[in-house]
Amino acid sequence: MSADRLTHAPANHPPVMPKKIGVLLANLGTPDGYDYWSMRRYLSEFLSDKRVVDIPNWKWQPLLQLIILTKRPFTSGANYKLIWNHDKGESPLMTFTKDQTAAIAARMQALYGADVMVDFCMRYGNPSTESKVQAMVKAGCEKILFFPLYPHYAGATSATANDAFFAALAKEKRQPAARTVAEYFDHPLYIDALAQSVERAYAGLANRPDVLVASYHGMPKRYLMEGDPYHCQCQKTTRLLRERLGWDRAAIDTSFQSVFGREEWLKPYTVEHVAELAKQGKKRIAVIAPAFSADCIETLEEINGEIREAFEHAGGEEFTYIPCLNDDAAHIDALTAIIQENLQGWTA
Ligand SMILES: C=CC1=C(C)c2cc3[nH]c(cc4nc(cc5[nH]c(cc1n2)c(C)c5CCC(=O)O)C(CCC(=O)O)=C4C)c(C)c3C=C
Ligand SMILES: [Fe+2]
Ligand SMILES: [Fe+2]
Repeated sequence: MSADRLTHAPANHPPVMPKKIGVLLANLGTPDGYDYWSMRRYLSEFLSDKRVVDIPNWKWQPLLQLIILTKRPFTSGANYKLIWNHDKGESPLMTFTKDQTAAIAARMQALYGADVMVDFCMRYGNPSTESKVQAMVKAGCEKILFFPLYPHYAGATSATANDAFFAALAKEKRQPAARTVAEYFDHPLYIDALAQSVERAYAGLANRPDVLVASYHGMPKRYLMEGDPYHCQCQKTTRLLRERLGWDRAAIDTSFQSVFGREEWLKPYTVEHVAELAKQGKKRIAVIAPAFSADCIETLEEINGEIREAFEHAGGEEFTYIPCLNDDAAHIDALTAIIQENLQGWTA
């Protein structure tokens, strides 16, 4: 019998666990390895999600399975290899998500003791959302707060994470009460954590950058026209960050990265924008990536690799990448406050 199991139930009764609240953090997901098959499995699951690529299956699947997934696992795998956490045998997104989970679990333990358990899951790959919902229910969670770790709402991120959560709940005989945490891009503590990370990075530089580029993950422009608020929330994040820093408009701007496919995506494209800045004589720039709660392939390889190279190639001289908030204390403060706000009425 499990040590946590309550002992007053009769011997022939199914296990009765002490009542708990689960806080389930969720991020995008990442491949289990950078070899061809791990990459292919991950990319296939990710790019088959209709919230991410909304092309009808009859048109998209042949292209995806027969063309894209014969090449991209090699190129993306080589990029993952460059940034892989070889000590731990996992991708940086996995390491940072584990660190965030441990830091938030410690805060929750201090606030609520054993009544609240904290864990994380991924939308694609492992650990799956379903496996973690199952584990929480088994551990006695009668309420689950599901927290997609994306500051901005996007159908391709927050909504699909929630879809997976609801699908997992649909399989539970004893379904817990459930809440999801909304986007938090305008939460003062999140903006403050971003601002502190900029101030810290700038304090360590001999020369002040000419511009700070806030580079957000992109999406097809069509998604914006169809009503996805992501673009507007990104623009507002840049404004709130600028206001908190007390800077004028010229000191910070917004661009979008990671274009995929032939369709037009949100513009300006970061890779072109930084080259343009260099050509305009802005020789020193810093880049921050506010849409990512943790460093990942898109920041460590794309921004700090490809985008840096594009800037330098166009004549730029000093490129500073400001890391994601990861498990910074100010970030954990912000996430903890958001969780507490969303637990209201559930906790004493
Ligand atoms: C194909 C369309 C894609 C859309 C739309 C999209 C939106 C989107 N993604 C993130 C956050 C992350 N994306 C990451 C990787 C990644 N994204 C796409 C494609 C789309 N993303 C691909 C194909 C990949 C895989 C990497 C590659 O092959 O280039 C990651 C990193 C995962 C990691 O393991 O490090 C994150 C995080 C947001 C916020 C977003 C929407 C607005
Ligand atoms: Fe992405
Ligand atoms: Fe990318």
